[in-house]
Amino acid sequence: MENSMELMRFIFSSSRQTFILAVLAGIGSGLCMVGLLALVNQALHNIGEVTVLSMGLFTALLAAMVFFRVNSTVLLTKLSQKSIAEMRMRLSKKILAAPLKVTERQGPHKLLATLTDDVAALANGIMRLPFLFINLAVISGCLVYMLWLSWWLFLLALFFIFAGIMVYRLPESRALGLLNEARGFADNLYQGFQAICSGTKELKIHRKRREMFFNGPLQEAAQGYADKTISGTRYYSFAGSFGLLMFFMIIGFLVYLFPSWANLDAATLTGYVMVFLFIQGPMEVVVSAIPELAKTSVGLRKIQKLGLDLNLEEEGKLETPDNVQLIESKQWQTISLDSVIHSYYRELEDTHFQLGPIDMSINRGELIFLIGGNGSGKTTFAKLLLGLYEPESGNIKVDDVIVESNNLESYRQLFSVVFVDFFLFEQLLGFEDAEIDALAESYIEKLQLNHKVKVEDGKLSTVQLSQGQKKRLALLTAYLEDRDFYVFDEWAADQDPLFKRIFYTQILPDLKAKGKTVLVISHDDQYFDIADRYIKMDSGKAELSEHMPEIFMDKETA
Ligand SMILES: Nc1ncnc2c1ncn2[C@@H]1O[C@H](COP(=O)(O)OP(=O)(O)OP(=O)(O)O)[C@@H](O)[C@H]1O
Repeated sequence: MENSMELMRFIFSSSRQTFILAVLAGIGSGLCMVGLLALVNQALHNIGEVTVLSMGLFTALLAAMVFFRVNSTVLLTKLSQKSIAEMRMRLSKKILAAPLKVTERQGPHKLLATLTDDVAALANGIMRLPFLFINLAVISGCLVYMLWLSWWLFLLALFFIFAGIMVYRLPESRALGLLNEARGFADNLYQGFQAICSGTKELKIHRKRREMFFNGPLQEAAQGYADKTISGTRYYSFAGSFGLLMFFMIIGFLVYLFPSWANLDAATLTGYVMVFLFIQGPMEVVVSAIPELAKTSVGLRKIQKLGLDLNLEEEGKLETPDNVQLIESKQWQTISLDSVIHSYYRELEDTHFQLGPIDMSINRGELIFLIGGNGSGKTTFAKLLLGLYEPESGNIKVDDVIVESNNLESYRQLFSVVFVDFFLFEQLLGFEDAEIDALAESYIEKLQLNHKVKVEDGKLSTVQLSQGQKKRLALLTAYLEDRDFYVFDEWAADQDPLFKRIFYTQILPDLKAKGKTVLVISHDDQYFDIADRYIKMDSGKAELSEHMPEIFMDKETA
């Protein structure tokens, strides 16, 4: 019950008026249906005495029932679809608004499982609600009719129905637990799917690896999901069938035993039998909706566990206009880090990596190389500098302004970055310039891709390119952004020697000549001499120097 309450609160918040109207229409249709039942029962007992009035009433109720039913369904479907669409948008925004550290810790497979499985479960539950309401209205109407026929029989029937519901609830909690366990397998399943998509080549080339992959965690997750869902549904179906059994038991009592015990008139008896036969359909809809609603609540809880509470309006926090003012000025001279620390901790592996404490200042217009061994903390440093990770302690300052949550968004707008694991959007997003096509084409020529890629209406003609070519397109986006500060994370690693040379001897000096500040993470020591300064990273400790680190000088002179 509390599951459906949560769900209803969610829909209710989307549009109160429509919701009330739709529920009223549902109740209207239920009442009409019961009126029709009463008329039929009356007609059955007065065969040959049918009046024009009762026929007119029958037709009017029929028309009203269709009218209410159609309107209730349409209104509730509109409402539920609107809340599903809103929820999808809201969740996507929440994921982007959450701290990078949080989303990285969850991993893409968990986010994907939520965006697909949990959202689908929620959507399914929401879509069932209209029918649930209409059928609940029919059941309520039937109860009213039974009360009108005979109050003591009604109390008896009510007792049986409540007893049925209580018995039904016993296996329900077990079933919900099983569905929860099933959902637990979905994360592993999506991890497997992700491996299939990203590791297609590696799996195709090695039969044994592929077999072990399929027979291992993927099979386990797929089977586990199926087994738990089957067991959970079995409990529900057992409970549901028990409910049906109760109905037929009541009908059996009414038909075989009651007439001899109690002095029941025929109209009341047939009225009850008709209602009990009729009510089964709506009851089944309501009962079968319960496991779906349970899955919905499992989904809701999963979404909330990810820290993505759907009722919080946090996603707007980063977009308030006040924030965009603070560090907008292009007049900054220095970005400094004061005792900045960031650490990773992986509970499962019990490993710990700490970057910092870092104290350093980067001046506007400098070309700085960030160098160091694999895993020394270069990318982590870049994410901190870019404001993608918030420092655990210490702070980042732009001149005298401390970067905090209320100006973080505007701070990030100072930077353009190409990461090692960059993502290339086909559409050149975020540009309002009408001349963007021509500008992009000119840069494409500079990047020697004009024979491969065209730009039309701000869209790249293709992104099906080699890794090195794709990286050049990522650089194109950075060029177009025309920000103050450029960060390149091993950008040249996939470039041919000729273009690598162009990058270090033309592109980087060009950016510097334009007054841009550039941080280059690089292992290409033959070009280190073009830098103004160097940050050497070693096991999370950073050292800023005007001189090339000795290890590379030795190599050059050797
Ligand atoms: N998302 C993460 N969660 C936990 N630990 C991480 C995460 N990203 C990096 N690390 C750890 O932090 C350390 C620094 O990683 P980082 O990516 O900053 O190194 P890097 O100097 O850029 O290395 P490379 O030259 O190989 O790119 C590594 O030991 C790594 O295992």
